[in-house]
Amino acid sequence: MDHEQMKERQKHIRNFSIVAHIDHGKSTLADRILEMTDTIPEREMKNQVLDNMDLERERGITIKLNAVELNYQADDGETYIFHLIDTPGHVDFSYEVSRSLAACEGALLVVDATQGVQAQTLANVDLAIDDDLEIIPVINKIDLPSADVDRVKEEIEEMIGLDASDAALASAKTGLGVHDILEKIVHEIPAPTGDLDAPLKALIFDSVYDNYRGVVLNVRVKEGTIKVGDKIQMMSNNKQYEVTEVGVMSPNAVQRDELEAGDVGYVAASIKNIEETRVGDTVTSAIHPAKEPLKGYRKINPMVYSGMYPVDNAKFNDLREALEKLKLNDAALEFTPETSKALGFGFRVGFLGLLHMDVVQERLERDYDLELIMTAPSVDYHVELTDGTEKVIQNPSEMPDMSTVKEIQEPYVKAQIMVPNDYVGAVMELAQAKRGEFDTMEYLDKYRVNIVYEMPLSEIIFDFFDDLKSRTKGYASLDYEIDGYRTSDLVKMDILLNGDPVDALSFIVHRDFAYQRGKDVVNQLKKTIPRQQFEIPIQATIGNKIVARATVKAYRKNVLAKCYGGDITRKRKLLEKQKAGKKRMKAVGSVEVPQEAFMAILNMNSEDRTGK
Ligand SMILES: Nc1nc2c(ncn2[C@@H]2O[C@H](COP(=O)(O)OP(=O)(O)OP(=O)(O)O)[C@@H](O)[C@H]2O)c(=O)[nH]1
Repeated sequence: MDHEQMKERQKHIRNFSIVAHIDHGKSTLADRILEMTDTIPEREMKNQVLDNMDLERERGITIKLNAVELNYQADDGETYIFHLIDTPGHVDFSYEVSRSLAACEGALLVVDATQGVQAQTLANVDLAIDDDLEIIPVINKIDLPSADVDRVKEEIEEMIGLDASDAALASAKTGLGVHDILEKIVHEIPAPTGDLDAPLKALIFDSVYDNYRGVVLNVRVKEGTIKVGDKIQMMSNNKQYEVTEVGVMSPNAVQRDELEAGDVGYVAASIKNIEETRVGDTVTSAIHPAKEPLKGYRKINPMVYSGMYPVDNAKFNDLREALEKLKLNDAALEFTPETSKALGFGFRVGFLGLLHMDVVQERLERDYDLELIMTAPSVDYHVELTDGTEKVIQNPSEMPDMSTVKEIQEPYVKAQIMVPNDYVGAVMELAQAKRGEFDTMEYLDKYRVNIVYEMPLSEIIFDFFDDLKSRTKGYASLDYEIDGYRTSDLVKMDILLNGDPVDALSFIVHRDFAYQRGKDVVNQLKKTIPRQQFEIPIQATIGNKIVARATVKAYRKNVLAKCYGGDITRKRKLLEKQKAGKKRMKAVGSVEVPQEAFMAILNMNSEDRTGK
């Protein structure tokens, strides 16, 4: 392609993302767009192509970002090249949203016509506004009888400050209004403007590991061009490689000769060492390097930590390798080796939230065939000792002896809860039970309020969101951001099995809730630890003081005795069940402890914990 053709092509590129609150129809709209641009023939259309991890499809949530190139023949007769970059909608993943947005010039803001603007609509659109993207409001699900377009327009104008008079009205489900959206993308989102002749600058916004090609980078080329054979260099560490392949996803990988300023695509360069590439880094030419890197991303810090141990200790290195590979396209994942007296060698792994933790665990088990024991999640605590030293504690068992502790600070969040008027009481009651301090309340319109609470992060990460949903019949939406550390009256609770403290079961709790929580955990452990040949006392202690106790009685009968010897299928089933259960057992001293026991603190129902 000559220079003029390249310039002409650049004018026809449109890079955009779709941002939305979870379930407002982002993936469905993406599917419809792929279908209507013939990127995927209808008969091959599997629902939600962009959600290409099985896990995502099963859970119906978008986690990873994906970029797809499609061609759109517009009403003006010209063909446009669209790069659609998917973004996740769940509160745990807003960081990934900002990564996708950095590769775009515009965004579709999808709002469900029956639900209106929700907490993550605001959070995500704010990111898009910060990045100066052109935003096209789309009011979706207008096919539903309860759609209230006028109200949603009003909310978009009042709560977001965008002109919604000309918003696209659509049903991603039926395809109604989608053509209008495609035309708006052409006319309202600006073409990229990067200089084609400047030294290469490409932003890495994602990467995956491929056994044959090594690390495959997903990039947005901002300036210059990149083609097979080029010598490239990472700007953060000056590591150099030779490009072996470039291409785009459409939606499967399609090789190209070249990617140029404005393009979104992938680059492979036989990069074997995973640690040498970093999402947010700038790729440049090794021959004519750019002077300055692109603005990267702000560093994201994990908020929740959990111990991760292979059931089979020999798999420690496999776990390390798997975590390294996952980290490639999951910049928020952090891990450091740790040892537990009870569980052996493993890692302390940092996550954005519980959903993130779940997803990582499932991917490790499914894609890497690892069996893991995870310990209960915890936040990080800032501890000041009486001698003036300061420590950050991510693992409750490492909390120093209380007699040496001057004060403990825990992370707090500002939680924004949007809810219909009728549920204000229910929300306040719940927030208060979780140590929330009321901050403000504001009426959004006739129907809904926005309530802001300051709360300890440790109370939010457990099951606040689920509790909130169930108390508000699913109507509440939640967003939160870290709001510093505060001193709290916290204590460390240890759990003893058969008289021995089990480090992996220790947790930190507010003093006022300690007795109740100790009792609940002990009862939960009693339910989850199976009977064994001997009696197992379970105790919860603070310092030397026992605050709760229970006992798992010894076996009375052999399980097989129940089978009357005759029914062979039943017997086999029982044995299989036992075997499956065993897989996730870990011998802690002389006691066999199942995976659920380590999560006991999460599995108690909320009534236990709110003290009702
Ligand atoms: N009636 C109707 N239902 C829709 C429409 N668009 C999406 N849905 C349904 O709404 C639900 C959520 O849609 P998704 O596309 O999965 O939502 P999402 O925003 O991608 O959600 P995440 O990927 O989890 O962030 C699905 O059950 C869709 O079938 C629409 O226009 N009309």
